[in-house]
Amino acid sequence: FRLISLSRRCAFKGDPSMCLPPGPPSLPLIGNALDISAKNPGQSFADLAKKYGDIVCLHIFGETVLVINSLSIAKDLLEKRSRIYSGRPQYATYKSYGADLITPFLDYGDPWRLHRRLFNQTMRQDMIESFRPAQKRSVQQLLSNLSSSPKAWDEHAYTFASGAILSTTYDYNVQPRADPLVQVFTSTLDSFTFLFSPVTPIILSVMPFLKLMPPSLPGGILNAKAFRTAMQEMINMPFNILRARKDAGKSASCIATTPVPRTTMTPAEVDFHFKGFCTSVFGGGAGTTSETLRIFVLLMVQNLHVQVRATREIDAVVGRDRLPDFEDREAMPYVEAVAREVMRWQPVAPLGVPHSSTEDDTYGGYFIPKGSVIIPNIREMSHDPTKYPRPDDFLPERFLAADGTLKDSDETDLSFIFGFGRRVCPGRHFANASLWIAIANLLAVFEFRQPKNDKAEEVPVVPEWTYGLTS
Ligand code: HEM
Repeated sequence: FRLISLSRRCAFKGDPSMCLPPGPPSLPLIGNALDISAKNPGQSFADLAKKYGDIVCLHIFGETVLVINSLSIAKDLLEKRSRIYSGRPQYATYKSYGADLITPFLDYGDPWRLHRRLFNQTMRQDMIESFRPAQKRSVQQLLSNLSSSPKAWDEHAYTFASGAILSTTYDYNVQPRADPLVQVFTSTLDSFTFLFSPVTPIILSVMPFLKLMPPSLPGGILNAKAFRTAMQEMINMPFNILRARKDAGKSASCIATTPVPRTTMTPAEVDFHFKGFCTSVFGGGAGTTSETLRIFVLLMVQNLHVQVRATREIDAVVGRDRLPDFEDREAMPYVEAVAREVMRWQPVAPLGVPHSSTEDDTYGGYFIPKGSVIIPNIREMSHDPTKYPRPDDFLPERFLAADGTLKDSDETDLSFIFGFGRRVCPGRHFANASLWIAIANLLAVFEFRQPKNDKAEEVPVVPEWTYGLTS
């Protein structure tokens, strides 16, 4: 019945003029599934945006999916009407893959409120200074790792991001290379971003047999039992390490020892969700931060002139006898502009995390049914040519005024990269600080160049993107 009623695009209660937003025609049962490329959904969404405009309505296996391509519409719905747009689509997949305790997947309700209170207690903007020692230690490790083995730069980026977060969350110091905890987290999170991309859970909920794919076969990444086991290890291993330290009489001061605020939930539920919260700090933060750093390296390799200008600014402010520190940030607008342009040029979560609507609504003459999945197309918003002329070019100076100071205007507000309304990323202040300190230090110490072939000629780097929850 739901499929039939949704296929009638103009059917809002008694008012036949109220239609769903525009979108491509859909096929019976599978709807628009074939309109989305599994390899590159971001490109499909961009093509649909060009054809259908700021809101595109799709039907994917019975779900109404609205892709929002305009920042102002995303703000109207997800921020101004956040009371009814702060849910998350609930797929059976989350429980069967053991991810029903992870903050981004929780629906709008008490467990999610507990997670957000814990985030507010531990990661508010005014607490961010307390994380600086861990972030600085991780940067020193990054610089030293890169000097000793530059070819493993992407592994070092991940170790940096994990190190800052594991130290803050579990008071755990990562080893420079092949850290056992980092390895467990890395292998699980690689599958995680694919399994929980905006589209995969919809496909898995209509084809649940895919969860049984034998792990050794192609598609084995979908095996739910294997993934659940990996999740359990990722959730419990840091707590076991903490407990062992406590048993040995060593104290720890970190997010995982934070007192839990009062709640009506049972102790078992609180324990379950507290572990989920801690895992979400790592899960939300490590991949996003390290992947943004990898995008930074790509852009530096392709834009040597940007490195030269940034280094000149760092030398002028910091000199050559010490490394950049957080206190130098305001005095280096160009480095700030580079960091912002990296995040704009390729937002690491290009489709955000889908929201869902909890009531029927109307917007701009369109009907938005309760339970719609709302995908904010952040990549499209960050490439809006009216705000960012020549959007595909890497131009840090777009964030600078004629006198070289940072512009402070609507155009330069990049907060949407971190999502919207009540579900906005709670790790954004932490991420922003980690990325800045890493970028400033990398620019101060290294020059990034294209690799050379046997004839010592530079070989142009051609990026290939992965597509999942992050890219
Ligand atoms: C460059 C770095 C990062 C980017 C671009 C980013 C982006 C995002 C986006 C787009 C969302 C979805 C917001 C929405 O639903 O509207 C999100 C959610 C989330 N992020 Fe981040 N994030 C980053 C770093 C971090 C860090 C460092 C942490 C943890 C320390 C973190 C933890 C989370 C969590 C827990 C959520 C789910 C919030 C909820 O559902 O209520 N993120 N992030």
